[in-house]
Amino acid sequence: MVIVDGREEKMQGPVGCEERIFVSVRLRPLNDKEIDRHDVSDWECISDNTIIYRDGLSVSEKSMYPTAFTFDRVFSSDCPNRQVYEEGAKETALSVVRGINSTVFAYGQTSSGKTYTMTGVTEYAMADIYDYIQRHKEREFILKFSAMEIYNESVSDLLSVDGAPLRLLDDPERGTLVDRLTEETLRDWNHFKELLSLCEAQRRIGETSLNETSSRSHQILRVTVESSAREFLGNDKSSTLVSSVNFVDLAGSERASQTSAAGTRLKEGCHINRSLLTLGTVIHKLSKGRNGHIPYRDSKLTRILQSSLGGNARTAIICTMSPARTHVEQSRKTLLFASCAKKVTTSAQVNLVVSDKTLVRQLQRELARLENELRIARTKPTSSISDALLLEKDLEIEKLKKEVAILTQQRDLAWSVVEGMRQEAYNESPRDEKPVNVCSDSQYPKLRVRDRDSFSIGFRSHTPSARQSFGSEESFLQLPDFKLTAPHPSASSPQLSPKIPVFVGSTLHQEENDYENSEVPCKEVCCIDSNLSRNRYLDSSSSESRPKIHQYNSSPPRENSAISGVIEVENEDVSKQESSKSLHLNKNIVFEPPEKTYLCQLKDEPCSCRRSRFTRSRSCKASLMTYSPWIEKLEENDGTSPIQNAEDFTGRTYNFDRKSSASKLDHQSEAGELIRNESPTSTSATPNNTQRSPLESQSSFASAGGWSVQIPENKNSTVYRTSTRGSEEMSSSHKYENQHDDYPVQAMTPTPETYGSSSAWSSEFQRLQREIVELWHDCNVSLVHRTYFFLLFKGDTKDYIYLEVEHRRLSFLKNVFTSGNQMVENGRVVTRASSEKALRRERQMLCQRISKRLSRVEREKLFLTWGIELNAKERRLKLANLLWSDCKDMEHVAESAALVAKLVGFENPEKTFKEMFGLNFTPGQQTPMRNNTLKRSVMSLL
Ligand SMILES: Nc1ncnc2c1ncn2[C@@H]1O[C@H](COP(=O)(O)OP(=O)(O)OP(=O)(O)O)[C@@H](O)[C@H]1O
Repeated sequence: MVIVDGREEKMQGPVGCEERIFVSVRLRPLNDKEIDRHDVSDWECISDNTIIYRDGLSVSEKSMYPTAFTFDRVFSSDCPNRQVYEEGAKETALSVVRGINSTVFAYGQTSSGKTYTMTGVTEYAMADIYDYIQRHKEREFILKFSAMEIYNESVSDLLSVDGAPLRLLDDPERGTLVDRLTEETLRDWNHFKELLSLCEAQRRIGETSLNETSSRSHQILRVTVESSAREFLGNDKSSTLVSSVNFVDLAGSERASQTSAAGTRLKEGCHINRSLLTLGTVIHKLSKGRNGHIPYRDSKLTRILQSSLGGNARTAIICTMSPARTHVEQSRKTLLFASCAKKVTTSAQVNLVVSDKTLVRQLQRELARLENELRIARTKPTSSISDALLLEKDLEIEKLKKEVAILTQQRDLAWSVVEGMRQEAYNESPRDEKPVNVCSDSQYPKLRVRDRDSFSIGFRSHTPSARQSFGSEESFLQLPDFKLTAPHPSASSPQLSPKIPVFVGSTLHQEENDYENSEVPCKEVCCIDSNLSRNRYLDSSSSESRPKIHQYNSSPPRENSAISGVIEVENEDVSKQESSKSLHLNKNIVFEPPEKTYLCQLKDEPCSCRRSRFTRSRSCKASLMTYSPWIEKLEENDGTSPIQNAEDFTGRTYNFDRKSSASKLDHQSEAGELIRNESPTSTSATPNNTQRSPLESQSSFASAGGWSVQIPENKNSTVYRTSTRGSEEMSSSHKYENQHDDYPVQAMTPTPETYGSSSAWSSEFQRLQREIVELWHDCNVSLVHRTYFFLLFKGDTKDYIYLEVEHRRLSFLKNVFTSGNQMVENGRVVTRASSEKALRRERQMLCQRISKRLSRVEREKLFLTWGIELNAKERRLKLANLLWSDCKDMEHVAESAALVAKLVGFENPEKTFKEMFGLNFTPGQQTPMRNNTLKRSVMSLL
C-alpha cells in the first residue's frame, strides 16, 4: 500500500514475488494529417481491456490475423493523460516511495503519442511523489534526478553540456541544475517544472537542433528517491530506502520506406530500429521464460532498462498506437510487442541500504537470536539425555563402589584368615620343627588326595628329611606362611575322589631349599576341597559337629564367575624347618564374592610366602561338554576370530559353584573363622541352613569342579550341576551314598618322578594322553578343547598334573554318561545326547571355517590327504566329520589337532599358558590372566 492523497492505495502486488509487467494500450485520435488524407480508424477499444481491429481487413486477412487484443488496460482515443496515468502507471511509478524500483515507458511507432503520454505520466507521477513527500516529512526524503538520452547508440547526460554539469544561466552561482533540482524541487513539482523549462530553454540556446532531434532518441528521466527506512526498521535512521523510477520516452519505430529517410535520419532510424528490435527480442525471450541468453547488451536501451525488464523493478508499458488504417501494420506490431510484454515477469524488492552500524546491530541481534535458539534446542532434548546418562553413570558408579567395598572386605577378611591360620600353624608347630623341604630338582609334586573328606594337593617329598618331617609318605604342599594346624578328620587317605575335579597349576620344579631361602618362586597350588565328607557328615549326628554355614550372596552369578578355590594343606605331619617358612594347613580357604569368583592363587614370587595372595581371575572357565562359545559366536558372526570373542566367553572349565564354596567354608566355620554374611538374600545364609544335610555336602563335591549333583526325584539318575545356583536345586531326597558308591575314590596317580627316568615318564605320558584322547571321544568333548589341550601338553614333566586333572575330569564325566546321569552346566542339562549335538554343531562350524581359512589349493590338498575325492559332495563337512574321529590313531589325532588349530587360529600353542587349563599359578606381579592376548587365547582355547 502506498499513501497518495491521503489514501492508502494498493500497489502492484506483493513485494518480492514475481509479477507481470503491467501492459496497457493507448489509442490516440486521428491527427490532422490522417484526417486530411481521409484515413479511417479501424481500431476500437471495446472494453477496458480489449481492443479490436474492426474493419479494413478482407475475410481472408481476418482469418490470418488476430483482430482482438486483450491487455491489462486499454485506453481509447478520448482518454485523458490523467486517466492513463491513474490506471496505467501510477501504481508502478509510486512504488519508488516505498523503496521499489519502477519503470514506466511508452512504446509505439513514431507520432503515436509516446511523448504526449509520457509527459503526462511523468508530471502526474512526480506530482504524486512530491505530494507523498510532503505528507511524510518525518521520513527525510531526498530526490535525485538524472536525465539521459540514447541517440544513435550513444548515451548522453541531458543535465550536462559537454560533460560539464549544466548550470542555469539565471544564477550560475546557485549550483548545477542537478543540485538545484535536488535541493529546490523538493518544495513542489511546479518548481521542478520551472527548472526543467529553464534547462530546456538553455539547451535550446546551446543546441539549436535539440528540439528537432528530440524525437529521434530514447530519453530517460530517472528520479532516485532516498528516504529513511523508519517505516521498515523503526527508529533506525541510519538505514535508507533507495530506489529509482524511470520515465522512458522511446524513439518511435518507423519504416524507412514510409519516411523516405536518408542520410542522418536514415542512420538515426536504423539505430532506433535496431535498439527497438533488441528490445523486442528481449521482451520476446523474457516472455518465454528466463531460460537461455537474454540479449540485454545488444543495445544501450536494453542494457539500461535491464533491471526494468525482468529484474528488480516494477514495470508498466504503455503502448501507443495510431488508429489510422494506414498504420495498421505498425499498430499490429505494437500490439504483438505488447502481447509479449504481457508475459514478462519481474521481481521487485524493497531496496534497503543498511548502514554498517545497523548491519552490525542487526547481525548481533540475529546472532543472539540464533544462539538462543541453539541453547534452547540443546537444552531441551539434551537435558533429558544427559540426565539419563548421568543417572545411569551414577548407578554404575554406585554399583562399582559397592563391588569394590565388598571385594575389599573380602580381601581383608581373607588376609585376616590367612594370617590367623598362619599364626595358628606357627604357634602349634614344635619349636624344633624344621621347615619341610618339599621339592627338589628331581622331585615332582605329587597330587595327593585325602580319602572322602576332602582332597588336597600336595607336593610329595621324597627326600628323607621330608619323609621324616612329615612322618609319612604323604607330605603335602608346603605353603609358606600358612601355619594353621586344624586337625582334619580322615586326612590320612591318599586318595582323590574322582568326582572332584582338581585344579592344580604348578611349575612343579622347586628346589628343595626353595622354602628355606625363599628365593625361588613358589608356585601356587590350589586345590579344591569339595567337602566330600560324606562319612564325616553322615557320622556327625549333632549339629555341633557340623560346621557353621558360610553365607553367600545369592544374587545370580555372572557367567564368567563361579570360581571358588579352597586351599587346603594338611598339617598333621608337616613340620616346618623354619618357623614361618613352611605351611601347615588343615584349613580351607574359600573365596567367593557375591557375584565374582576368585581364583585362588598364590604369588609366584620369591617364596616368602607371606606374600601369598588370592588373585581374582575370571578366565578359568570353560566347558568340556559344550562346544566352545566362540564357535557359537561364529554362528552369529562367522569370520570373527575366536580370539576376538574372548570377552564373550561363557564357557566353563574349572568353575566352582557357591554351593561348593559354602560347604568348603564349613571348615572355616569349624575353626570359627571366615563366617560372612554378605547378603540377606543368601540361599544358605539362614540359620536353618547351618545344619547341612549330607546331600548338601554331597552336592558340593561335584560342584568343586563347577558341577553340582542332582538326582531327579523320579528316577535314580543324577544330575551334576555346574550352575552356581546348584544348591537350591538340590533335592532333599537325593541319596548321597549312591553317588559316592558310583564313584569310588581312586588311588593316587603316581607322579613322573616315580618312573625314575624320562623314558618311563614319556611312556606314561603317552599312555595318559591316549586315554585322555579316548575319553574325549567317549565324552564328546569339544574338538577345540581337545586341540588346545593336545597341542599344549606334549609330555613335559610339568604337564603331568594337567593330564592328571584332565583324566580325572573325563573319567568322571564318562561315568556320568555311562550311568545315564545328567549334568547341569551353567543351567543347562548336559547329557550324552546334548554333547553329541554340540559336537555336531562344532563340526559344522569347523566346516564353515574350512572354506574361510583355507585356500582352494589347501583345501584340495587336504581332501586328498584325508581321502576325500575332489568331486565328492559336501567335501568340507566330510572333512570336518573326520576330525578327531579315530581316537586310537595318534597320528590321526595329531593331524586333526593341527588342522583344527589352523581353522581356529590357534597356531602358537607355545605362547599359551598351560595354566589356563587349571588354576593359574602365576609368577610375579603380572598375572598372565590379565594379559589381554593371553586372555583371548585362553578364552578361545576354552
Ligand atoms: N492521445 C492523444 N490525444 C491528442 N493528441 C495526441 C495524442 N497522442 C498524441 N497526440 C498528438 O500527436 C502528435 C504526436 O505525438 P507525439 O509526439 O507524442 O508522438 P511520438 O510517439 O512521441 O512521436 P515520436 O516517436 O516521433 O517522438 C502530437 O502532436 C501529439 O499532440
